[in-house]
Amino acid sequence: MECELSQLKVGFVGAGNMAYAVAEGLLKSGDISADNVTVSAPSDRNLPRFQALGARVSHSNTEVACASRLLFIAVKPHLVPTVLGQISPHVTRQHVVVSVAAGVTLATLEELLPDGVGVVRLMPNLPCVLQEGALLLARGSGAGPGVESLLKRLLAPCGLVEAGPEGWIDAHTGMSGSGVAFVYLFAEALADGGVKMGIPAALAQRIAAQTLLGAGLMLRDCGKPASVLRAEVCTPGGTTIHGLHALEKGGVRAAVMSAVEAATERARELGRK
Ligand SMILES: NC(=O)c1ccc[n+]([C@@H]2O[C@H](COP(=O)([O-])OP(=O)(O)OC[C@H]3O[C@@H](n4cnc5c(N)ncnc54)[C@H](OP(=O)(O)O)[C@@H]3O)[C@@H](O)[C@H]2O)c1
Ligand code: PRO
Repeated sequence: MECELSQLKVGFVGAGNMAYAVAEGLLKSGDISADNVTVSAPSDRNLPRFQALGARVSHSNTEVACASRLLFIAVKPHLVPTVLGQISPHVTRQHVVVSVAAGVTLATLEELLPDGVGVVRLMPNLPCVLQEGALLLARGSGAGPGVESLLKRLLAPCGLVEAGPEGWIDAHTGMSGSGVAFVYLFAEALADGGVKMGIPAALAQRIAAQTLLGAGLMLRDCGKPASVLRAEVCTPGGTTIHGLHALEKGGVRAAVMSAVEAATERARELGRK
């Protein structure tokens, strides 16, 4: 990956939500030029929005592999072997291949690509589309610390970008990739609670969204752990502790932990397929 960043050719195989979120972030970094980005997908369904970013589009995965040095694989996990089979003859040690596919291991990626190619697993989440994602990456033996620094720099506009050992990636998938949906379920339930208590549904949904946003921003920006913030909301003998008691009786804490565990296990299972 030895070239001026403004010259770096970036490819995306797969043009769905994750590819778009990552591509938009890369371009916001200001380091990558849109006309150096190429994207492939079998249909035209998702391609116009990449063209609107200034990227080139194609129906050929091999064309994207040949045209790029930093290559993102953003197809569903079961399609990874197929697309790597197609592009592998065109991938060289000058490429870095970054997969966002849930569960697909570094060992599998390395096995399906030529020897010595640098591979990285990257697990983003949906809020990357609003530059508020939580991304974790793990690199294979062919990708050095320079690749990690480069990706952290290029992906910074997508949100929080951290690196760790591969063993954390499936857990991050469960906790944060899938965790976003757990939070949406909580938001639905919070709004339903408001409706049950007489607030109109549309207003209850707006209040639930703002409640989650405010709580999330405080968690991120106030430097206090969740347990401390929670205690600050609880007036002794007041409303909140009564509500929390109902949640604890309902087993919410254990249910959330089990949800992360189940999603993590599913990521591991996808990786074994
Ligand atoms: N969604 C999330 O929250 C999330 C979070 C973290 C990681 N991920 C991972 O990100 C990956 C992509 O997920 P997504 O949500 O972005 O999926 P998606 O929106 O369904 O997009 C999948 C893309 O793959 C394309 N595709 C299908 N077959 C292909 C082929 N043979 N060659 C090239 N492209 C092909 C599709 O083409 P068309 O446009 O023609 O349909 C589509 O553009 C998955 O592996 C998932 O595990 C997702
Ligand atoms: N969405 C993908 C899935 O549900 C991966 C994490 C978020 O498999």
